[in-house]
Amino acid sequence: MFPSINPTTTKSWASLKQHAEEMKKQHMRALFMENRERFSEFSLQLEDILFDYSKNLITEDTRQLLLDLANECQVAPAIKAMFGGEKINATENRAVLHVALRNTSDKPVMLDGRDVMPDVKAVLNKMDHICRQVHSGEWKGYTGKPIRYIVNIGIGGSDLGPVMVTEALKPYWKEGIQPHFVSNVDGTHIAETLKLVTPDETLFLIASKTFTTQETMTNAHTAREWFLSHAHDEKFIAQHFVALSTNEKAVTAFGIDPKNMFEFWDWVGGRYSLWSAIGLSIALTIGFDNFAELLQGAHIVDRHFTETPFEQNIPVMMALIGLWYGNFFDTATEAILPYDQYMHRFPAYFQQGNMESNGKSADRTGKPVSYETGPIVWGEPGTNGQHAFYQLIHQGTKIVPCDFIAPAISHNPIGDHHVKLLSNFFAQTEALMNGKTADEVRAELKKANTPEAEIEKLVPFKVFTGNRPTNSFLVKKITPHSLGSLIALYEHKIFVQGVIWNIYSFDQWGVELGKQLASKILPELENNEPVANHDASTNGLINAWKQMKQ
Ligand SMILES: O=P(O)(O)OC[C@H]1O[C@](O)(CO)[C@@H](O)[C@@H]1O
Repeated sequence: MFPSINPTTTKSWASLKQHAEEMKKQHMRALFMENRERFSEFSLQLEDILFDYSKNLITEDTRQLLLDLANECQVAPAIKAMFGGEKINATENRAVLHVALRNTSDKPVMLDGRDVMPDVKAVLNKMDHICRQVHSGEWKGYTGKPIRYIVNIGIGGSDLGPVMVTEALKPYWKEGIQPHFVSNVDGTHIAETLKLVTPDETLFLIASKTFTTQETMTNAHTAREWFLSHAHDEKFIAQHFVALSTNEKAVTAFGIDPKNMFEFWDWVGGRYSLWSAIGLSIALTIGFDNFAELLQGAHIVDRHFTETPFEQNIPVMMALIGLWYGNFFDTATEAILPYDQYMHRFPAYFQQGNMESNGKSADRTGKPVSYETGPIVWGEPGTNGQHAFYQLIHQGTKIVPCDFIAPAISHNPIGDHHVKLLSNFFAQTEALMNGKTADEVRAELKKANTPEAEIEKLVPFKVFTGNRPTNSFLVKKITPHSLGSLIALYEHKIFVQGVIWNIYSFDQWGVELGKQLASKILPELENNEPVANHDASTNGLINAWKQMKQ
């Protein structure tokens, strides 16, 4: 196991702290003017993905110090430990091997002295087989019709990945297949979904690593009852329900034949599981060959991550840039802004990826950390975000480091839509970096014949300080392959940051307390007796609800 190191005790941390004070006096505008080679010096390319991080408040010295930090915090041994199947998820005593799920090489991946690849390949073959059966019409519903609707019932990592990827890859959808996703325990979600499907043409995928999650099991039981109210015979369940899980006992107890279970393993974290059987809704929607391309794209990044020196390693540089602002500039949030409508769930996906992984305040020795850890991650697709929250990003008091992502080629080359979209993509990062000085504002107002007396009044409101950091990802086209790569880049960024922050990125104990209390409160809601055993606010709310619902 790689050692536990408090990053603030390293030499590089102290130097970075000092260096940050110097850098706060700098402006990126000047850095670009001083160094004509800045773009080529601070950008990296991997296959069809160009990563430009030159519009950050960094110099060569910053990069060097950040790389020193990665080395002092033992990032290289940590990467080795993850890929080597060590139990780096120590609070759950589990290995972290989602990288094995997309290991398209012929190299073994060892866990406890055993190669996991034969099991991984067996499940992939089973997924391939069901995809071919469904797409050819060989898999039939109980009235003999082929499957038209896929309904994935899952939540968190058993939902967000499949939703994000199927949406991002809509141009690759198989003709005649319509996916739906039900996650929320709010009855509205399943009710509205069931209105869109027919029982004899629907395949329900019950996606749950544990097969105990309240939301998923409640929705799964409702789907089962709805199905049986039409099919009237339990023997038809086998044609319409499959399970994606690690828990065979619970799957069998639910009434799903284990032969209809697509297995994965406890070494696959929920929010890293779209590469596993949890990806079956993706494979059924875009076809297994495209799913295999998604895996391949991710595998290329795994190789890049493990084989490339840190200064040319995209996920390592993404991690270091993020940490630079979070730890040395006190920024609290990061925005992910895809200029691609199909990628509209990408920010939400990595909101879970980041916040469930690195939203931690105990270090790996159990002590409270004395420094900031994971950022708040949010975002919306451009250009919608521009008309909603970019005002604050440009002129607010908070610095929000942003990732801009855009495809060079659109799947929908209609008229001049794409050049208009891209003109915004390029303009925003330029504006955020350069800003607009008071003199530029004055000159602009003068040119627009603004009366002299008005000009000085308006100047303070029209000034943009600029110097606001962005990364740009320009991707040739959003394909299964390039999307697989992009996702893996962000996954490894989270990993590197977790190592430097010396926290456990692969558990999620923070979601437990709310679950525990909800199960205590649930029986209290099943009668009309007033409650008095909580704090005054919770008692008051529950009792008010009991009155209101009558
Ligand atoms: O797949 P499961 O076991 O139903 O869990 C769903 C989600 O619940 C969590 O455990 C907590 O939100 C996530 O990590 C996970 O993705």
